[in-house]
Amino acid sequence: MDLAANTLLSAGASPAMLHSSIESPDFTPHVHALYINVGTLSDNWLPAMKVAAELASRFNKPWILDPVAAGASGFRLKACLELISLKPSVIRGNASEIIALANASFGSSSTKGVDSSHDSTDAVEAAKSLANSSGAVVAVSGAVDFVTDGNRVVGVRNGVPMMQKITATGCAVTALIAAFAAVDPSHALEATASALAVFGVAGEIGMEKAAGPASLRMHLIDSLHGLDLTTVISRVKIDTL
Ligand SMILES: Nc1ncnc2c1ncn2[C@@H]1O[C@H](COP(=O)(O)OP(=O)(O)O)[C@@H](O)[C@H]1O
Ligand SMILES: Cc1ncsc1CCOP(=O)(O)O
Ligand SMILES: [Mg+2]
Repeated sequence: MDLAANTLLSAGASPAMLHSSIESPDFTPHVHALYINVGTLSDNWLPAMKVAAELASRFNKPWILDPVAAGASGFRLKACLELISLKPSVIRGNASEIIALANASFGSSSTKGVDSSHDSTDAVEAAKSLANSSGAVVAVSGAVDFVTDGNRVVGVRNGVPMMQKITATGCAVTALIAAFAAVDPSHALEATASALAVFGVAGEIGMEKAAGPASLRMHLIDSLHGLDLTTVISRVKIDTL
């Protein structure tokens, strides 16, 4: 939650983190996008997530899902599939998460928890399948980030490997996707690819000053805050595949 909120503030967005289904009806109608992250899922948080997702849909707000560790337990997989039935605009996960969702299976020997045990290229077909079955834009992060609506596939080649060594960089980039989707909800695929590229560029520039994961975390946020249009345009690597 810390890294996600600071990423959003650095990018010019205005995050608010909440868990209560009691306040969701007051809050959700006023947001520009809703982000649901199941990272530290508990049984009493899930109903509030569903209430918020239903409210977002009712008020035509884009809502974005990060299915953290979807394949690690039956509880998480079922929760994610139930949330996906509430029609997110975008789902962003790592390769293992997207494969687990597309196959609706958990506990395979290649799933170890919140970190991926697959390369993103292994999950492109799973992402297309999940996009087609859910109606969401699906992004798989990794060395190359892939984004698909089930038909088009876009590859984003920004970022540095050290980003995997900071917990919640995936959670943070999904938050940034929500902010970009808020700006133009009718172009969710473009918003998702742009957010992944911009976050990757911030990681690349941050890495020029970082000595390891802890300082990269700091420099990534600083770089995101300092990005200008010229730098972004000269550095983003987005290709249609
Ligand atoms: N090998 C890599 N090279 C460049 N960027 C990477 C690499 N691995 C992950 N990233 C970037 O790190 C961020 C988090 O992705 P990832 O580690 O796949 O998510 P998660 O934390 O959910 O497992 C994304 O912005 C992604 O592009
Ligand atoms: C370590 C951990 N445990 C539950 S959520 C979480 C963070 C996961 O973040 P990310 O998916 O961005 O690595
Ligand atoms: Mg993750």
